[in-house]
Amino acid sequence: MNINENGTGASRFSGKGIHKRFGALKVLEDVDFSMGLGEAVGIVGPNGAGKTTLLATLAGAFPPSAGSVSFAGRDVTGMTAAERCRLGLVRTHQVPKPFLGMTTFENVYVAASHVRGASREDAYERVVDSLSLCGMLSVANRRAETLGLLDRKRLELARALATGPKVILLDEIGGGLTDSEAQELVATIQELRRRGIGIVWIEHIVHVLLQVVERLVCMDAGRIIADGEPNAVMADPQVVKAYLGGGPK
Ligand SMILES: Nc1ncnc2c1ncn2[C@@H]1O[C@H](COP(=O)(O)OP(=O)(O)OP(=O)(O)O)[C@@H](O)[C@H]1O
Repeated sequence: MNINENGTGASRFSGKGIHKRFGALKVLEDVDFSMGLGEAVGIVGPNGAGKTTLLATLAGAFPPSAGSVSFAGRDVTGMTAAERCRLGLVRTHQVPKPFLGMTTFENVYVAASHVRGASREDAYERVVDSLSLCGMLSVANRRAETLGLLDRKRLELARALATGPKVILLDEIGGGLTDSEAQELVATIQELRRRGIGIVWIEHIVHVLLQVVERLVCMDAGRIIADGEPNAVMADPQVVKAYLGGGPK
């Protein structure tokens, strides 16, 4: 199912007919996903539904068993995650993966230097902008291993931002945070949106997610079971049954 076909291929990010198997385990079955590059889309669904696997497949962490991925008018199915990143498609991880032994600044600088053709000055400016936007200038010289969970999550975001993305894929970036910490991240992600960066965000904290996204996709058992306006998706009887654990009243 693909309900969002507006716009040309050059301004869209799509996965078509995506299947993913791990050995005998079928994790994704014929998933179609499509969004405009500046759109903000949330992904929800029960544990094990295949959300992270979809994100990882779209980002190029591993190839799909079948299907194709296109980004900004190019077929990227055969490209690595690093190649996709250079085109403007970048992912953050559910469990932050900073380079330990390096400072916050150095971690973000590595990401900024990844941009093809970027001079040292460009990279430096990008790091400062990313750290500033993510509220991390005051911890720029701290080693990554000394950061608390909120700062590690911010660092994931700052590293992604420093690559100059068109679309950022966020995997449960709010997980484990207090409500007020999650609100700080929401403010940052809203600023990314104002800059025209597209967002795909997997998140279990739905009220946080709904402050940012204009469209919601619900997955269950490797398939998309609902896709559309967030409140309509949350009220969909299939979503209520699969995700919220209730039956229709
Ligand atoms: N590399 C892998 N090898 C084998 N099985 C995997 C692998 N990655 C994921 N799976 C399995 O695929 C299924 C879907 O996992 P996935 O992490 O994509 O779900 P999810 O919807 O993101 O769940 P959660 O909300 O708990 O993070 C699970 O049964 C998981 O055990």
